[in-house]
Order: sequence, then structure tokens, then C-alpha cells
Amino acid sequence: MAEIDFRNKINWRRRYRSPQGVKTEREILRIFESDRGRIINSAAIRRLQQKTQVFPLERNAAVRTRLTHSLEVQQVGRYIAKEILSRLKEQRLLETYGLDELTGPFESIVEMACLMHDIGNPPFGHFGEAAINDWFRQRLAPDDAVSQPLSDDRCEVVALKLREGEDTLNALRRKVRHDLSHFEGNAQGIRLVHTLMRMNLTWAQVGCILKYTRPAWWIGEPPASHSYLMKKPGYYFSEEAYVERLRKELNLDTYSRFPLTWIMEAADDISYCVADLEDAVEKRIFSAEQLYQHLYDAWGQHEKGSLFAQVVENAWEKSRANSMSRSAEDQFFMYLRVNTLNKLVPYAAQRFIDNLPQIFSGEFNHALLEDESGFSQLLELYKNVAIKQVFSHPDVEQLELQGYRVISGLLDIYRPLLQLSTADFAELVEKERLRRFPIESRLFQKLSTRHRLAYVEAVSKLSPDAAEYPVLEYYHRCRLIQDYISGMTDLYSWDEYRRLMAVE
Ligand SMILES: Nc1nc2c(ncn2[C@H]2C[C@H](O)[C@@H](COP(=O)(O)OP(=O)(O)OP(=O)(O)O)O2)c(=O)[nH]1
Ligand SMILES: [Mg+2]
Repeated sequence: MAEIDFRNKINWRRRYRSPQGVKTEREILRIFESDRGRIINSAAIRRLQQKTQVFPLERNAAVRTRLTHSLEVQQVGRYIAKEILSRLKEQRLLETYGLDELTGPFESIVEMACLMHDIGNPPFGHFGEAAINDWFRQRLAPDDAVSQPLSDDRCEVVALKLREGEDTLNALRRKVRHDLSHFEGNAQGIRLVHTLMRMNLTWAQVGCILKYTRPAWWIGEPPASHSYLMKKPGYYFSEEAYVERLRKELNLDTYSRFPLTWIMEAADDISYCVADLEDAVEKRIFSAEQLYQHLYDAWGQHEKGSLFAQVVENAWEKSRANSMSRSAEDQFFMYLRVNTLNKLVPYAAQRFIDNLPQIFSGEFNHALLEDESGFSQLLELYKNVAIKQVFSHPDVEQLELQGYRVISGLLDIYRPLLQLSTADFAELVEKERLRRFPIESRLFQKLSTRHRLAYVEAVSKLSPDAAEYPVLEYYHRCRLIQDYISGMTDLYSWDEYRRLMAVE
């Protein structure tokens, strides 16, 4: 196993116009300050304020959006990072691990990864994701492209159908069909930061948001050694070369993760578990008292001094004891959050330290807060109550169904752009309007320039005479549509759908 030296991991160089030479501690810190500026000032971060965390199209501003959730994750991530660093300092291990001059960047990378962790999420969260994937699956039939060409291949796109005797091209067709049918928020995040927004962040900062290491075109089960790390798609074919370079720059094996990513993940898990329940109370899905009862019942065995008693019961009792100054509900959540953090953060920090060799090499195949401990059990308790009582609430499910319809509806509306031939679409891209395609021209005009540019750049690198040209061109055209629709906020997609359906 490689020696643990974070100086070989925290790569502060950038893909373009990178700072050169040897840098002092202060100079390195300044590079990460620049990353912070790039991230906080990006439109993609601002759009998170109108994206669903749990409750779609929520008008009550006290209920969390992806942005306010991400701010909380940032705070928890910072807490875990500081806890890890101070423990290492106490044990005089900072220098041993090459961290003595990198504590600032360590914290900053975690914080900014937390702020960005949901940046690629489509409107309506998992339902938007499902809508995009169902829509593309129905048209590209990836399951009909698993091995040999089939005579009854259900793929609607002629250029993507596998054909006898074209093994190399078939491999590409297979890859493209699977990749496009696996839209995923985390993978879109990598694409957004690199290809679409061109934020040119440091390698370490991007590495920290590569949460899952499975390529979107992957077929079949991932290897058991990486089952957790490859649980979901983490990046697309369009970013394959970039991710390969990223791995080289961060000394990561093929399906390994960047060490600080585990901290971001734990911060997310800790944040949303209490927050989702608090939002449900704010939304009057249940009262704080009913919530306490749900938690009590779901915990099962109640022993004196259990983690439940220390965290949940304690919060409940304290909130009852002094309800003079603030509402008992607010107090309950304040104590619940504080108690939960005070237990889970030190635990996550210690688990990081205890498993440092495997985490440093990127192969630790679990979340920090996923084991047999009471701490993980507490987290599960919150999540299970949310699944059972909150996510399945009729109002929430109704809105999710509408969100699903909006995203599939928008894909139907933009479909004519995917039905143009390669040559016609090329002409449309060049001239921006074509008399003979009035609908397509208008739809094309609506796509955002940033997304169109990414398409043009990708296609300009292809050779038009090559056999794979139609396959790759179509791939990037589908990406363009997915970029545009997934980049909308909930509200924008909702309004846009109604406008285009001429409902208003
Ligand atoms: N309304 C609703 N919310 C859900 C559902 N499942 C999870 N959530 C909420 C719980 C959290 O606040 C948030 C977490 O969602 P993410 O999209 O970040 O996914 P998650 O963290 O599970 O996975 P990932 O980040 O991709 O590893 O979404 C659901 O079925 N309905
Ligand atoms: Mg998440």
C-alpha cells in the first residue's frame, strides 16, 4: 500500500492555464480561495435555490431547497474536516501524513464539494432523473444492445442499431445507448463543472465531487470489491478522457475515490436525515410530537442509555422543559440536530482516521456512516421514518408525478431536434434557422448558448468521414437535450412546459 502523503493527493493544479512550479503554503491556499470564488459565483449554484430537496415547488421559504440544504452540508463537512484534523494534530500525525501545511486546503476542498454536491441534479430530483432515463430507454432500448445484433432490436435510431460484422462500431453503439439511458445527478455534476461551465477548478476540487466511480455506460454488476463505490453511475462517456486525466492527476486507481469525498458524503447523510424531518413538521405532515412517536416506535428496543435515549429522548425532554422562550418544536429540532451532530460527527471523523490507509488509496468500499454501529442505526432510523411518513405523503407523491410528467413532456416537445438527420441538424446548427424546419428552428433557438457551444465543440473534434461520426454526433445531440432540460430549475421547467403545451 502506498505511503500516506496528502501532498501527492491534494493536487492544486488546473486543467487549463495552471499555476506552475513550486508553491508556498500561502500560495496554495490562495489557489483554493480562487476555487471558492469560482464556485460561489456560479449560476449553477444559484439555480439550486429553485430545485427540489424533498418538496417540489415549495412556496414556504422556510422549507429547504437544494441550496439551503447544501449550505448545511457545507457546515457539517467543515465540522467533520476540522474534527479529523484536530484529532490528527493531537496524535502528532499531521506531518506524518503530509498535512501540516495543507489543513486550509483540506477544509476548503471539503466545504466546496459539499456546496456543489447536488449541482448536477435535474428538476424534481430523483423523479426528474427517472423521467429522463425512462424516456431515453424507451427510445434507445439499451437492453437490446448487450451482446450481438438482434433482428428485433427496439432502438428507434437507425445509426445506433447494432449490425452484423461491425464489431468496433457496435461496441460504440452499445456504449452510447447505455450511457444516454443512465442520466445521473452526480455524473451531470462532473459534466457541468468541466464541460459546460468550464470552471477550471483544481484537480483536487473536482476529484472531491466524483462520488461514484462507475461509468454510465457500464453493463452488469460491478466488482464486489467496489460494489459500494460503483453503486451508481458517476460520469459519462463524454467526460471519459477528462476523468482518466483526473485519476492520473490524483493518483487514483481506475475505480477508486478521492479521499475527501467520504467526508462530503457523510456530511450529506448527517444533514438531510434531520432536516427532512424538520421540513415535514414545517409542512404540517406531522407534528413534532407525532414525529417523536414515529421515531420511538421505529427504534424498537429501548434500553436505558441507548443512543436513542441520548439523542432523541434527550432532545424531546429538553424541549419540553423550557418552552418559555421559543416554540417547543423549534427547540426540539435544535436539540435533535445538536445531539445528532455531537454523536455522528466524531464517529465519522474517527472512522475516517481508522480506515485511512484504504481511504487514502480510494478503495474503502463503504460510507463512513454505514456499518453495524448504533450511529449508523440512528441515521437509518431517521431515513426510514422519512421514507415511510414523508416521501410517501400523498401531496409529495402527487407533485412528483407532475414533475415526472413535466420532464417527459419537455423531452417530447424537444424530440423533433433528435429526429433531424445528421446533415440537417448540422445545417441548423450552422445557420441557426432554416425555413424548411420552422418548429426545429424555434426549438433550437431556445437551447442555451452554453449548451450549444459544448455540443459544437464536441462535434468539431470528430472527423465527418469516419464511420463512427453519425453515432457520436447523435450522442452529443442527446447530451445537448439532456443538458438543457436537466439544467432547468423546477419552476422554470414547470412554466416552460405549460407555455409550450399552450395551457396558459
Ligand atoms: N420527495 C422525495 N425525496 C426523496 C426521496 N428519496 C430521497 N429523497 C430525499 C432525501 C434527501 O433529502 C435527498 C437525497 O437525495 P439525493 O438525490 O442527494 O440522493 P442520495 O443522497 O440518496 O444519493 P446520492 O447523493 O446520489 O448518493 O432526497 C423520494 O423518494 N422522494
Ligand atoms: Mg445526495
